[in-house]
Amino acid sequence: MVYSVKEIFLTLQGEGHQSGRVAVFCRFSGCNLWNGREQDRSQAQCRFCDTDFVGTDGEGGGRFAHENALAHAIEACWGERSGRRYVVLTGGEPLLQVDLALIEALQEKGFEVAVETNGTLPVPQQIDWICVSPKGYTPLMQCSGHELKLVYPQESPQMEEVDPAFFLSLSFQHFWLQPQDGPNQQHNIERATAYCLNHPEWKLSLQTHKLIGIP
Ligand SMILES: C[S@@+](CC[C@H](N)C(=O)[O-])C[C@H]1O[C@@H](n2cnc3c(N)ncnc32)[C@H](O)[C@@H]1O
Ligand SMILES: Nc1nc2[nH]cc(C(=O)O)c2c(=O)[nH]1
Ligand code: SF4
Ligand SMILES: [Mg+2]
Repeated sequence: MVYSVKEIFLTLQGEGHQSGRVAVFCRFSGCNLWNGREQDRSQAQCRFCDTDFVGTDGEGGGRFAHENALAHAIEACWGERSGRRYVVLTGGEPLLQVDLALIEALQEKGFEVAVETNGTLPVPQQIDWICVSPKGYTPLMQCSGHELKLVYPQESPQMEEVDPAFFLSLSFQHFWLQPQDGPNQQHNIERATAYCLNHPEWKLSLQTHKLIGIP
């Protein structure tokens, strides 16, 4: 399997339950809900993406011909740090490319393996930490996991506002609302805060890496 990776970088997880934890982020190229071209954003299934996942030209990115080559690059990025190694597989949509061979190669190197996914593809059960972030009412293939992180407020492609309550019957340990970043950021923070104040099942996830100016 050849893996196309936009970038590999070390940072602190900025979102959700593992927020504040040092991690290697491996951002895979490509997504099944948007092709990444600005001119096609308004017609895509997911229209608010804050990420460039096109190509392989980012820091540490490239095409990796074997799972061991990619695992080696991720290990090199972790460096000499002690403690439990942690890698977040993201994108783009990582599950277009992540396979059992890669997960096992990373776990053999002592990594706990997390995934950030839009939930439209099944997550291999060997993954250690599953974060699903639904996009509108796009049908979910992955209906369980450790955390569900809903960008809020959010319009479905049919232009109706997505109701967080729709997801509460799914089998997740944590339910997060993450204010949608973009031109209405302040308003969206207020909306998400108000929703959490009135619906105690939900917790607020701020994108803390953006607050402190790290990747
Ligand atoms: C760029 S996505 C990549 C992983 C996967 N494709 C997904 O959507 O979950 C990583 C995380 O950023 C969130 N995200 C994307 N655009 C955002 C925005 N404008 N504001 C807040 N969160 C955003 C996604 O919902 C997801 O939780
Ligand atoms: N620091 C940091 N934390 C993150 N958590 C999820 C991210 C993502 O883009 O998947 C992300 C990211 O891009 N940076
Ligand atoms: S599904 Fe994830 S990577 Fe794809 S466009 Fe939406 S937020 Fe971006
Ligand atoms: Mg991000």
